[in-house]
Amino acid sequence: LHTGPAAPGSGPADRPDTPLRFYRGDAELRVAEALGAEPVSEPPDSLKDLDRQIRERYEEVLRYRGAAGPGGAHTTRRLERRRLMDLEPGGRWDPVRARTPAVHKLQEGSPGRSPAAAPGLRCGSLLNLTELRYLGSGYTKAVHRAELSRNRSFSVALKSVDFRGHDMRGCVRRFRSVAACYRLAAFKLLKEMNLMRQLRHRNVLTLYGYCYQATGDVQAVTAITELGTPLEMIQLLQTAWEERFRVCLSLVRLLHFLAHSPLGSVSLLDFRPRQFVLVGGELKVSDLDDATADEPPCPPEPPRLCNIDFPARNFSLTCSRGRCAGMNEKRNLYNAYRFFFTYLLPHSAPPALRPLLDTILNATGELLWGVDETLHRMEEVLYLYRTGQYLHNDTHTHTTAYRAVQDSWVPGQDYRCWPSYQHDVCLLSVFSLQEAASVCESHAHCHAFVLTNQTTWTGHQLVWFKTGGAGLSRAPGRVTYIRTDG
Ligand SMILES: Nc1ncnc2c1ncn2[C@@H]1O[C@H](COP(=O)(O)OP(=O)(O)OP(=O)(O)O)[C@@H](O)[C@H]1O
Repeated sequence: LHTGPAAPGSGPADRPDTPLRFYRGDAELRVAEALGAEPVSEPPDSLKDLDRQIRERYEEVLRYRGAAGPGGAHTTRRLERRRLMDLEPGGRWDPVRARTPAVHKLQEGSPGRSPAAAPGLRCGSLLNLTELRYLGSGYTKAVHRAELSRNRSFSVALKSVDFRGHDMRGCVRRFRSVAACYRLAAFKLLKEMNLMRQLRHRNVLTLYGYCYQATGDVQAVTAITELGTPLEMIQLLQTAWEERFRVCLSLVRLLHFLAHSPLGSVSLLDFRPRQFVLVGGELKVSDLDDATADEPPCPPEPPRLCNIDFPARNFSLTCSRGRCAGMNEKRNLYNAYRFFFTYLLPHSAPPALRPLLDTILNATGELLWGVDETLHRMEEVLYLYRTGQYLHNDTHTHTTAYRAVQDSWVPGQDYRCWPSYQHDVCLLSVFSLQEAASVCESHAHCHAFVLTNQTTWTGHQLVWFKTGGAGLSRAPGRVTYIRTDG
């Protein structure tokens, strides 16, 4: 009898302090520890199967290693080949038997010779880490946030194999080898690190560095990446349309990059929102271990159609030169439609932009366009929004007069509205003074508003809408408009 594996994403309180154990180097890892209190009665499966899985994963790590880095393809390959041989004197490096989980046994002081040729951070950077906090975990990895100090303190995310995660526990239960199971899981992390290095883009999380450290039987690996905020769909649904549009636009920019990436067209096979994080309002992909640049060969029998199957829809692509070309791009696009666009794009959009957004929604839902056209249409929406052209259809005539008071602010006198940038007040973004006046007229509680000099990512101005304009206080740079009709 044994209980199931810990559910991914369980709360901070019951998480083991995984990274700290590595950084302080005080861990003796045993099968019993990895499995917790679970008694296991069956004999272990043959390690041959595990060895095969490790070799397959290792091949994948190599496939996404690429040729970037100082010296270009030739030098990088030569260096890595030499390192492979260094690790296994007199023979070929063996991913199953070698002590390190990968070809790159690098420590502090070897910048540029990294698996990921990532900028500077290595194990030494983790010695003085503070404020280590559990952020989240999935089946394979646990993610913590921490403060590191170089010249000044900055926040990072630390990704490591989760010893209590679904993958490790399932593997250890089956094969009873913590070291080999760790190796299998670590190759997933290494693939991800290699992909982060190869796919440098503003919507792919940045890899700052990594650390290898011996602990017990395993050579533990930790990726040090840019810190984000896990994507909360419910929270996003409550934000302003402009912010939701930003998430969708960053996603389309990401998919455009992936379709034309240096590795070929890359598909994110696991596309759930939890694979993404937000960094300053922009969406970035954080989980790349399930990404693939492979497009399958076409079926041998006529009509040689390539099928893309989703739970509620199926699509067929025509075969091109023996391969299902375009499949990765289309799969990404439809996933973007079903996980993001349907929820985030249309609701509370400016009415004049609705027809354009509906066309985008329809075209991605039916896979009528490729990613180039989709990006073009999304950028067009951004242009119309940024330049205020979404207001041109606004035939509303203003009947209300306002008195402007320069450098002033209305304390209190707030009411709630939706979707406000702050939950207990009415704080919205507008393109112009006219738009602010229209909004105020459309709200029964509004009798004044304050223009601030704060802007959103599109350059729209943030405006506080108020129930009255009594008791003004001084606030340089702000302008209060008070309704003169009471
Ligand atoms: N850089 C980051 N900043 C903030 N949170 C992050 C970061 N990277 C990952 N996370 C959070 O940690 C969780 C687990 O990370 P990740 O998805 O890489 O693990 P995983 O084991 O591959 O998960 P899965 O089983 O879903 O594929 C994510 O769902 C995300 O919420």
